[in-house]
Amino acid sequence: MDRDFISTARTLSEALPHIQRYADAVVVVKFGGNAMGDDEAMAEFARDIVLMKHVGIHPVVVHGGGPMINELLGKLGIESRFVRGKRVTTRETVEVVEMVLSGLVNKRIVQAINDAGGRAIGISGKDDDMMVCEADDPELGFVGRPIEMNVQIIRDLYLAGLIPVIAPVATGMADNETFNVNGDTAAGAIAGALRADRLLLLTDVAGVKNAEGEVLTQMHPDQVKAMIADGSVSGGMIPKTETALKALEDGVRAVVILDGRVPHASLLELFTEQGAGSLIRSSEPRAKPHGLRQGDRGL
Ligand SMILES: Nc1ncnc2c1ncn2[C@@H]1O[C@H](COP(=O)(O)OP(=O)(O)O)[C@@H](O)[C@H]1O
Ligand SMILES: CC(=O)N[C@@H](CCC(=O)OP(=O)(O)O)C(=O)O
Repeated sequence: MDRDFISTARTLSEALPHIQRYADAVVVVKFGGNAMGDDEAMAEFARDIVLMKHVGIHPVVVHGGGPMINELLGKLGIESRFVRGKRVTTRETVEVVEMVLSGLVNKRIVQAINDAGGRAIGISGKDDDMMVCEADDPELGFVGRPIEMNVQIIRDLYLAGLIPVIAPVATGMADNETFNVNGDTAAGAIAGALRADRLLLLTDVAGVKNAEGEVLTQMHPDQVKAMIADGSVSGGMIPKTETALKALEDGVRAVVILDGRVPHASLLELFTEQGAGSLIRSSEPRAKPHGLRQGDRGL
């Protein structure tokens, strides 16, 4: 028999204990605009999500789309500025943000998942008042900080066999208010409210790096806090690691920061012994099912 087929069969067999540990697990995947890539990369991401669903995981996709917002704002001649990684959002900007995120980007992901044989449904934080925000900081305008989460709609969707795909746009306490929410912040708030088993933050670096530039594969929250304090975590990695710390406090079992540009990054993390990226967790994993060895990432 062709050796390649034997190795494919072995790979599938080796995935069994990992598939077993994630039975019924809730995995929130943040898919950032920079990780999205071309149509082929989008199709691969969609296949990974559909595969997760088929082996009994409940994947929940929360997406960004910063570069796509920049593109349309540019065409419209509207300038935007970022303060501490967040877009200063005027009333005019927030309309464009909602058009791009809830329209173009959300439907592109929904369509890719459906093309891969899944049943995706696209919503934003506005649907069923899922995510209610207040202004994060007066300097940022219509940028929202989640203050109330109503995630039953997400559970209803995944229990009905659907894959929720969520745009980080939210409603406020006042009528007719729209907030632009940073994609990482939204994913963390959703994962926290769901007490998710995993929050995967797909980005454009291999993981959290130390001062020597090495990716740290397993981290305790105290280590992350120390790295933020001593400046070895900086720029866009600050909101990402802060989101991770908050999500863990809210009851997410573990957060993984990994490179979304690597083909099948999520599958590598979930279904192989070595995993991918930086896994941040405060407690020891739960009892390991048969077949997992010491040192595995556990659940
Ligand atoms: N310690 C660190 N480890 C890894 N990346 C870091 C670190 N400190 C700063 N960064 C920067 O953070 C960036 C990731 O944040 P960002 O660009 O906002 O991601 P995304 O667009 O996917 O949300 C990396 O590309 C890197 O330049
Ligand atoms: C408040 C804020 O900054 N919102 C982001 C929302 C999109 C996002 O987060 O996109 P990425 O994940 O691709 O960066 C923005 O306007 O760009």
